[in-house]
Amino acid sequence: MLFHRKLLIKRAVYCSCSDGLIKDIGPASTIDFQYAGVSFDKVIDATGMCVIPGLVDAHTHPVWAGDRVHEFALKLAGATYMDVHRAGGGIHFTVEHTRAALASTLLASLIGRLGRMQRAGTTLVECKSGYGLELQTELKMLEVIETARRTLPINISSTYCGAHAVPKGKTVAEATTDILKVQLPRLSERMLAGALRVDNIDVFCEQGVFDLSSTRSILQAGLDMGLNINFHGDELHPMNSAQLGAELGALAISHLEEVTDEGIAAMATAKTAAILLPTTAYILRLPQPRARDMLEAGVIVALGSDFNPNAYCCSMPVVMHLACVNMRMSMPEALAAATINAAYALGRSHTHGSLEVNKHGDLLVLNAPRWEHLIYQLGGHQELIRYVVIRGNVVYNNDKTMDF
Ligand SMILES: N=CN[C@@H](CCC(=O)O)C(=O)O
Ligand SMILES: [Zn+2]
Repeated sequence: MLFHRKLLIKRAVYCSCSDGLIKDIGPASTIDFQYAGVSFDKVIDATGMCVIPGLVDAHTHPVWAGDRVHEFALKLAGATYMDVHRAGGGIHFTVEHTRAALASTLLASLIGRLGRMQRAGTTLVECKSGYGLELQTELKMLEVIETARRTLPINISSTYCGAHAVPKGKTVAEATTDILKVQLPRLSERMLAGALRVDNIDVFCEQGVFDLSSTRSILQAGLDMGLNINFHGDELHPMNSAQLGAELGALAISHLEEVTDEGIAAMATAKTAAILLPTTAYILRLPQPRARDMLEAGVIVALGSDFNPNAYCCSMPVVMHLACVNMRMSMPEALAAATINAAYALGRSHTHGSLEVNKHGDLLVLNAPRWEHLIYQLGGHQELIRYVVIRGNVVYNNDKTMDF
């Protein structure tokens, strides 16, 4: 009897038609023998190639209008991130342009950016709001993310980041009250009505932005609404963000360039993941996050591109390369950080981040004899990623001679 199934990657994996989950995985001999004579919608012969899990990008800011290429020049000339921010640029510049932009314009640019990420191997991506800093624009951004989540194949974890900066004309206390009394209640209504799905809450906990006590109250309010805590901490100054996150049961904290030993120990005990962002330290010439100390202390280390107008990078292979060279991670550590650990940081490690039976059929077929080429070849992913597969569907085919 002939069975009809969705996708067989010869020598590796087979995904089911009905739900796009991995139904079988194993050595070439077993898979080839077991499914000989079975009919599939698509068959990929991966002989001589590598099959790895789809990459997971645990930290991005992909919804915004107005680039900041002019600020890149200022920073190259010596201005710091906070010099630009205090002068009314940085996040404030982007807020001004994003408030003025139509949702349709934001959606079109988001689709383009997510397409670039997908072609670079990302199959699950965290997407933040945070360039509105008031109810209307924060909701506009979250709705744009929601539309992308419902219509594109790429998996999205959505994050409310209304505390990304203190809006011009407001104090920290006023901004915190607006978030607690205006933005979060409205967000909760929209979520309960089924109009929006939001997974995480984020705050930029930093000197001159949100202090520890306002960060605590915003994160706690998000937690009470059922959101996962996943926030920016200890980036430019040691703020005891790591200890706060561990105490609140945060799923993840990002940046951590300035984390202390106590913070590292607290995160290891609480199983709070560290999302390290090699592009930020590289572009801003910051001290590198202490990946080795974290790994040795048993912290779950994940990676993110930090795609935003300050760090314009859509490529997790480049991020893994920087993590290996600048943060001294090994290539297997970087791959784990960009797959299963990043999925953990997003609360998705039971369904994403590794090739296992009953997980999502999200994977990459690499045109290389060893998977390490994806990290070793700096900026070379365009030549290496042959197929990107999400839920058993080929969403990107880099073989110009074949038509899927
Ligand atoms: N540090 C705060 N937020 C972003 C930068 C956002 C921006 O500059 O627009 C980050 O993660 O690097
Ligand atoms: Zn960020």
